[in-house]
This record gives sequence, structure tokens and C-alpha cells, in this order.
Amino acid sequence: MKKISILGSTGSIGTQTLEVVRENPDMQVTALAAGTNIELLEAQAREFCPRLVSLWDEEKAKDLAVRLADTGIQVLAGMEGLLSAATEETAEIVVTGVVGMIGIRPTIAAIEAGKDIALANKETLVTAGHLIMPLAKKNGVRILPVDSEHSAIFQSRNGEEGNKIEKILLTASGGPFRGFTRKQMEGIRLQDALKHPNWSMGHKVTIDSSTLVNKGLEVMEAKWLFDVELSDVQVVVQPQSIIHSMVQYEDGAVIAQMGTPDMKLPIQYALLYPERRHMNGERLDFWSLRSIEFEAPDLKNFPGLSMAYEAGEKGGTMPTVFNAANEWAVAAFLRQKIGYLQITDIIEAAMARHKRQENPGLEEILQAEAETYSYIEDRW
Ligand SMILES: NC(=O)C1=CN([C@@H]2O[C@H](COP(=O)(O)OP(=O)(O)OC[C@H]3O[C@@H](n4cnc5c(N)ncnc54)[C@H](OP(=O)(O)O)[C@@H]3O)[C@@H](O)[C@H]2O)C=CC1
Ligand SMILES: CC(=O)[C@@H](O)[C@H](O)COP(=O)(O)O
Ligand SMILES: [Mn+2]
Repeated sequence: MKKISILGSTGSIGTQTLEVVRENPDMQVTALAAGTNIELLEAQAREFCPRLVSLWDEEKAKDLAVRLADTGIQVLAGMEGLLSAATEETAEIVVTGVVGMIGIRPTIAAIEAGKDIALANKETLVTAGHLIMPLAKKNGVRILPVDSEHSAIFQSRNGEEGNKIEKILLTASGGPFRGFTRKQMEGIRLQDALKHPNWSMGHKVTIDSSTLVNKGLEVMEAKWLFDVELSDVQVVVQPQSIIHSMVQYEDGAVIAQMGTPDMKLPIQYALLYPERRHMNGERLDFWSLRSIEFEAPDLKNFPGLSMAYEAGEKGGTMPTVFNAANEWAVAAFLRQKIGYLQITDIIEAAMARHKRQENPGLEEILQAEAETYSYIEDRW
């Protein structure tokens, strides 16, 4: 029986993880954590019977405890609850499906408790990769990528572990505004930015995909997961999201992982690694596909990607500032408080004023996040 704790169980990654669990009788959920969605978490708790559930919202957690009183399921709240879900004693693997830097502390706690990590929450590696990767090594736990591109790279490394990577070819859809100039992006509305061409995902990552900030975060995520230089990660626009990413080896061979855009595959692969198991769903049909297209990314009109390379090259607290500024700006755009182009303007301004700190610990990372927020809040 594979025992799984899911952080962010009510979100896009969380609900798809539960679909995978539903289809695999040898998987069992031991803990579930969410933010505020009490209705869905209650339904999930009743269906999957975990040992504990947690809601970030303290008041709603109290209400949930009353609602679940007949079940014997422990109900917790806040950071304490999130950490308890991450370290639930019987869990073997923790799916990090929360969104944003809130994922850092539970990921660290899970690793310290000896749990394998099925990592969807890329913000954790972007901001704290230099802490997470050595900690995982020290505790003998595996960081198994769930992000589709990183799962593809991981799959393309299978059997090649001893061979050096020459280059990672990280594919990008280009988002809904591929081909737009910045001028054409001036009037973009929230509902337009939420229309990803290929993937159905949570709001934050969908906006990140549209600005190419998602690809920037993924470049840094790849650096930590596969121990490569940022300059060895090349972004290739592949508009259909059929090739999920590729690895080029020293003899020039390129190994790719392909498939329809469906996150259940990388989720199941991470949960069952190294086993592959039957999965229902669409298969690629090359006769109807006919061709697969490629483009170079447009760095001029999508500055989020170059700023991510710059933040990653500078290192220290700079990736935290890049990420925190983006988290703030995307949340404000989702509340319709700022315009679309201001997202990257805010990241640029926050990075420009930041005095970088080398090799930050957890407290310094969280402080850089807080300082970035207060700098932005004073100006926007
Ligand atoms: N969706 C996808 O296909 C992909 C996502 N990712 C990454 O995975 C992560 C999750 O993305 P996605 O599933 O789309 O996001 P969603 O917004 O759909 O879901 C986020 C989840 O996190 C929960 N949550 C938010 N804040 C807290 C908190 N403070 N404490 C506990 N739980 C919290 C939410 O709970 P509630 O619903 O109650 O608010 C929800 O369950 C992101 O880092 C994203 O970049 C990577 C690749 C693909
Ligand atoms: C499904 C997934 O992994 C997303 O992170 C996806 O990568 C978004 O697509 P683009 O950022 O390439 O538009
Ligand atoms: Mn991705």
C-alpha cells in the first residue's frame, strides 16, 4: 500500500492526485491539507478517510472539526496543521500541491521526517533549492518531479543517470499571448489571461504561463533538480504541449518524453516511480497531429523569462525576490487591482532595488519575501 499525504488537496494538482488514487486500489491517503475550501475538503475526507486533515483558515477548521466529529479524523489548522499533514507518521510520500512559497516549510519538515516528495510546488525549489536538495540527500529521500517538464526530463534520464547532460531543452507552450507585442498586451483582461491554450490548471500558474514567468521559474527548478547550470537550460516553444521536454546528451542524442497534456501521468509516475502502470486517457494520434512546431521564446515582449535567468544567475536571495514580487503581482492582477503588464514591471522594480544576500537560510528567505512585499505595497 502506497501511503500518501497531499498538501493542496482541493486544488488542480490535489484533485488530480486524488483521481489517480481513486484508480489505484493500492494507494491510500493518510493526510489532506487545504487553504479555505471546507466543502471540498470535507467531501474528500469522507471519501478517502485520511488520519488527519488540515485547513489553513482557523475558523473554518473549527467548523470542519464539528462536521467531521462522527469520523474520528483529526482536524488541524494553520501552519501547525500543514506541518502535521506533511509529517503524518504513516505517510511515505508527500505531494506538494500548495501554491507559492508557503510550501517551503512543510517541504522541509517532510524531508526531515524522511518522506519522499512528489514535488509540484516549484516556488519552493526556486527560492530554497540550495537548502532543499542537500537536505533531501542528507535524509536519503527522493525529490520526484510532478511539474510536467521536469517529469519529462526525469523520464528522459531513465537509464542515462551516469551520462552527462549537455543541454536541457525545456519546452514552453508560449501561453495565450504567443506572438503578441507588448503594445497588444496593454488591454489584456483577466479572463483572457486565464485561457491557457493546452492545460487546465490553478489560476496562479495559468497567469505565470501567460507571462512566461512560469518558464522562468521552471528554468530555476530544473537547475536544482538536475544539477545543471542555468546556461545549460534552453527554452524551446512547442505550442501544442505534446513534447513535455527533452535532454540532449554529449553524443548529440536528444531524448524526449511526449504525451497528451494530462497531469495525471506525471503525478502517477512520481507516486509509483519507477513503475509504469496502465492509465486510462487519451493517447497521442500522430496521424491527426501531423506536425509538431517549434519556436524560439520572445524575450523582448516577455521579459519575465530573461529576468528569471538574471535572478537565477545572481542567486542568493534574488530568486526569492523574483518569485515573491511575482506572487504579489499575480495575486493583485487576479483581484483586478493592477494591469497585466504591471506584473513584470513590479518584478523588475523589486529586483532592481534589492541588495542580494548570499546563501540565505530559511529565515533570511522569508525575510526577503516580507521585504519585497512591503516595498511593493508602499508603491503600488
Ligand atoms: N495545476 C497544474 O497543472 C500544475 C501546477 N504546478 C504547480 O503546483 C502548485 C499547485 O498548483 P495548482 O494545483 O494549479 O494550484 P491551485 O490554486 O489549483 O491549488 C492550490 C491548493 O493549495 C491550497 N492552499 C493555498 N494556500 C494554502 C495554505 N496556506 N495552506 C494550505 N493549503 C493552501 C489550496 O486550497 P483552497 O482550495 O482551499 O484554497 C489548493 O488546494 C503550484 O506551485 C503550481 O505552479 C505545476 C505544474 C502543473
Ligand atoms: C502542466 C505544467 O507543467 C505547467 O507548468 C505547464 O508547463 C504550463 O505550460 P507553459 O508554461 O509551457 O505554458
Ligand atoms: Mn510545467
